[in-house]
Amino acid sequence: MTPPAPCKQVCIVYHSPYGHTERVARAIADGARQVANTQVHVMSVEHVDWHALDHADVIIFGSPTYMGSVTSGFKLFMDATSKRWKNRLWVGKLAAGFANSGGLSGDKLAVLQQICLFAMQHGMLWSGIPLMPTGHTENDLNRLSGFLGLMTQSDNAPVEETPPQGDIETAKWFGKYLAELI
Ligand SMILES: Cc1cc2nc3c(=O)[nH]c(=O)nc-3n(C[C@H](O)[C@H](O)[C@H](O)COP(=O)(O)O)c2cc1C
Repeated sequence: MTPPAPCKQVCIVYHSPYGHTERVARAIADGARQVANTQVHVMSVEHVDWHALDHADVIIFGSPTYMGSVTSGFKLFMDATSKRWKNRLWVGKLAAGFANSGGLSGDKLAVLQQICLFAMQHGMLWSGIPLMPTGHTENDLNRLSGFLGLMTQSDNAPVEETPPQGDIETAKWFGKYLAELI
């Protein structure tokens, strides 16, 4: 009898001072959990599960956009991975990114580019989001037309209200897609 296939490990690591990026992270996790034989670990950069990251098949990195960049909290996490970079621990793992901002553009692309470059430094394999926009309303999938990674936008309002449903559904789609890819 062949032994059961090992569980696929999905890690999502994010920074979220006000909770909107965390809501996106949890929607990505919900999507990934739809795929059979998948274990999902969701963690803030303030409570990193390094063991889970080191054993992940895919790591999905997310940050709010601050001054057209990742937050200082997310950058601290990036810098804290330098020993893993030196020891080439994450080479060959799948990587993907998501960025939230207040503005419709908000310069999220710069955040995704930073995260992608960070993943390349680690020798990871980058996946974008190959989902065609269904339109540009708040209920549409990929309404912000990001392809390097997942783009979401939140207003200055409670987490239950924003980002809008289309962004949350896009996040679920992305999580499921990545879990199926590994
Ligand atoms: C210091 C600071 C800088 C920000 N810079 C930008 C920015 O450059 N572009 C933008 O669209 N939103 C900007 N915002 C809005 C944040 O991106 C937005 O509030 C954040 O994504 C919400 O995520 P969170 O609830 O997970 O913290 C900024 C907010 C703060 C506090």
